[in-house]
Amino acid sequence: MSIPKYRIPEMIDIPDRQWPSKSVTKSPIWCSVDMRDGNQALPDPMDPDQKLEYFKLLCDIGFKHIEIGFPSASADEFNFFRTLIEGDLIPDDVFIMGLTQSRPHLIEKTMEAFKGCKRGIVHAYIAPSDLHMKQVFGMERKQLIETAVASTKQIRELADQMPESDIRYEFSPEEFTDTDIDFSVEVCEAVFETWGKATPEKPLIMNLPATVERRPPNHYADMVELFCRKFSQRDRILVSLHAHNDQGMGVASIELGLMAGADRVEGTLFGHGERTGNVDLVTCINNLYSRGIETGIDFSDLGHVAETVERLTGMPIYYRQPYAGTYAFTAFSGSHQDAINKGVHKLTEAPDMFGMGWKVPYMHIDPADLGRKFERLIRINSQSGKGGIAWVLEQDFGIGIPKAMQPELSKYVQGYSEQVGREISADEVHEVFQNEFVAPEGPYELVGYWPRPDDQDPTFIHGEVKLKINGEEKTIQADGNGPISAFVSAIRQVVDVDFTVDDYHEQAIDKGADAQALAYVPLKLAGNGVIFGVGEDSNINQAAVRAIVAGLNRITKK
Ligand SMILES: CC(=O)SCCNC(=O)CCNC(=O)[C@H](O)C(C)(C)COP(=O)(O)OP(=O)(O)OC[C@H]1O[C@@H](n2cnc3c(N)ncnc32)[C@H](O)[C@@H]1OP(=O)(O)O
Ligand SMILES: CC(C)C(=O)C(=O)O
Repeated sequence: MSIPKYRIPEMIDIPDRQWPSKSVTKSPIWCSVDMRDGNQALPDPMDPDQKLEYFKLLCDIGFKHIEIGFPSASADEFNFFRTLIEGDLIPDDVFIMGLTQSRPHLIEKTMEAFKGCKRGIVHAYIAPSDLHMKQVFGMERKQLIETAVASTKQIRELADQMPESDIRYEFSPEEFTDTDIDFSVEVCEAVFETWGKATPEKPLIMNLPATVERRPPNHYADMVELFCRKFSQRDRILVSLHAHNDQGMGVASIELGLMAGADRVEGTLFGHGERTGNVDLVTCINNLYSRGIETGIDFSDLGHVAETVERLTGMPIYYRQPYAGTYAFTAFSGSHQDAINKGVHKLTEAPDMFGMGWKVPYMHIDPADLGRKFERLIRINSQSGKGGIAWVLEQDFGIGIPKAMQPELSKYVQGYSEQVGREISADEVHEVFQNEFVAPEGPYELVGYWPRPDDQDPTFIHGEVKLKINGEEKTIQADGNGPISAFVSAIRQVVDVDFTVDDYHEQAIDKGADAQALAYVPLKLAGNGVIFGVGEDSNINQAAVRAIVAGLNRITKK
């Protein structure tokens, strides 16, 4: 009979499954396995100094369970335990954890590594799957149980000789998701009974690994729920999840596994680990954070965490990695930029929407909570729109372009972006703004403008303008009801453009005595159309007249 190479995994027999109607409402215990599962899968594993820095980072951001290595694997691994313990480098509330195969000489060495620690978790594993038993161990079920029990007994006896230390036990039926569930429970019950001293206060950790992601996440959840139901002393164990990411569903597996009743999650920052990696804890933790759950882990400076992990592992974080990727909070496309810009400005409107304070289109979490800056939210390329361009100028330069001017500016910025054929920086956007609107080339150059209030009526202005036209200086006088109207009347005597100035926007772009004023002046042309000019000065009237000259130069250019 021919059997297919691949097939749909068999459903788990749990017709009355409860987990789909549950939600995760509190944080699990987070356990970092970066320095073991993550490290064992690095092309260049970390050296002891790098591991020490990594350990400090994990402690600083709040991890309390940290697997720091596989002490029987090498002298470096063993010595790292000794360095931390003898150097008193472990915070009192942190459990260090070390992994061992269920083999006597490795356990012996492992227990030696823990000597003198305040709090430790000895983690033993063996795979009770038929696959492993047949292909790797050459064992029958009975023998496997005997091995797991013997290892547990050995660890128990050695732990009893260390009364000064709070030694806990973690057992992993490796390949849990490929193992007959009843057999997993049987092995775990035997281990539990042998350990003998688990209490609700000092529970034994039963870690249920999806060592290889062969099943969809709902199967994992089914198996976790079944395990929790079937295990005889549920209140004396912590049910722990350990997902890998072979099918890219590690985070989903964890979320569904938590719904199914797990208490603890093992994973790594940014998902380092064998093959496609362990589950990414940064994503799992921030997902819960984004739903208002207190996680106990501080990612308020995620940039620092990311930089440290990249440096120590030698592996870059993907641009689109959730939360930490360079582009995780970047919108390139115009409509997204526009909506984010508006959403952030209207955060306090409609406070009842979703019943929560943060509701911005295209952004499910406030980047500031992760130490990421608004200035970097919107990047400009040829797909960008006016909203995004306005946002960049506002965030990076405090320049608030009036809405009516945005389409015209956007046209120039897009033109520039197309011309250079790449994403352009905020500085370049500013440069386009300056070159096009503030200081465009043209025949007119303002030498000076002196508006003098009338002796009798100070609202009435006598203006004198010195203007160079194609390098030739002219002096013109005119009166008006205000400084701008006097200036316009003067200019009209020498400029061959029929224009009026309706209203204009002013903006102080800095606080304090040296405040710079910006004036955005629309010149309405007799032949229809509006051309904006922008002027900069410490005095608002001078800024406005500069804007008019800039506008006239732009008209001449067209
Ligand atoms: C899913 C995981 O990530 S598990 C963690 C994997 N991490 C590592 O392996 C990194 C550290 N490991 C090492 O440095 C080495 O493998 C050591 C030091 C632990 C052991 O080294 P060695 O004994 O020389 O080699 P190796 O690991 O290949 O041993 C394989 C033997 O252990 C047995 N074995 C493998 N896993 C287990 C286990 N969990 N419990 C009991 N025996 C096991 C195998 O069946 C095999 O037995 P055999 O020699 O009778 O065929
Ligand atoms: C040892 C166990 C927990 C493991 O790393 C795995 O199954 O992936």
